[in-house]
Amino acid sequence: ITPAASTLPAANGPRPARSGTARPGPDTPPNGPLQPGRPSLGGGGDFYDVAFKVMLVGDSGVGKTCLLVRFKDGAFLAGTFISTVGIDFRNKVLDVDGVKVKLQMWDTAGQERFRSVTHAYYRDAHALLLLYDVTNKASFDNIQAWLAEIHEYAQHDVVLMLLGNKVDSAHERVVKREDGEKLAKEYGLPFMETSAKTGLNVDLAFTAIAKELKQRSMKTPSEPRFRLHDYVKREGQGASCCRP
Ligand SMILES: Nc1nc2c(ncn2[C@@H]2O[C@H](COP(=O)(O)OP(=O)(O)OP(=O)(O)O)[C@@H](O)[C@H]2O)c(=O)[nH]1
Ligand SMILES: [Mg+2]
Repeated sequence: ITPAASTLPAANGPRPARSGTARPGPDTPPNGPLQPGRPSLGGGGDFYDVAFKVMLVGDSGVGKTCLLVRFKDGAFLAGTFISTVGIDFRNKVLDVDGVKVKLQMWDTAGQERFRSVTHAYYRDAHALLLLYDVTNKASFDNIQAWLAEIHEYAQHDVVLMLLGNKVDSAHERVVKREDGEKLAKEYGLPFMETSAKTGLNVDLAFTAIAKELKQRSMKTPSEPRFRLHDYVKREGQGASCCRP
């Protein structure tokens, strides 16, 4: 596991690897010029062609940190809930159709008292995963407030996906899949249900984001346009079956 950065990067922690290029302005593509990959200097295992910043947001306790750890390390953090302080980060390099895509994943604190810290990071995010917990109605009801916040602080063309997490907890479920689908449709968002515990749709969520960002940035006319909505609809697994 990457040493947990429970420091506040706002103060002294690492910032995403921006290569001295300006922030997206009126005449740069929104969401930024491509960040060049790191030269292959051996070791480190951190080579990539393009890098993007993905931020996880949503109420405290919905499972943002667990989703990230599941994706990064393939493990589930069971046991005591350790609420994130400020903001935390993890990197992972994915191979997307032969292109090394580095995702810099920023894990925000859901707690209200850290809101001003996380606000500062929205602007740099290329993609946002907005989570609620299917066993917690309040976290679902708060999605609209999160969307308002995203609207206020994030780039207007940020890639956004809604995730209903903890679908392994079938008995405690209080938010129906259809409710999530309806909300997502209302706001035009791609949507999936996930479980950080079983891993359901976790890799898919991040891969879909990586594919979308890679496609947006590389503009290879020969490739058919990647459609995020269709992709997650087609590839997403249902939570209904099998696992206890
Ligand atoms: N059953 C189940 N429990 C989960 C799942 N994901 C997270 N949890 C549990 O939910 C609690 C909160 O998870 P975290 O990932 O720490 O929540 P968070 O969204 O990061 O919370 P903050 O850091 O406070 O914003 C922990 O006790 C986890 O074990 C899941 O998919 N299924
Ligand atoms: Mg957390």
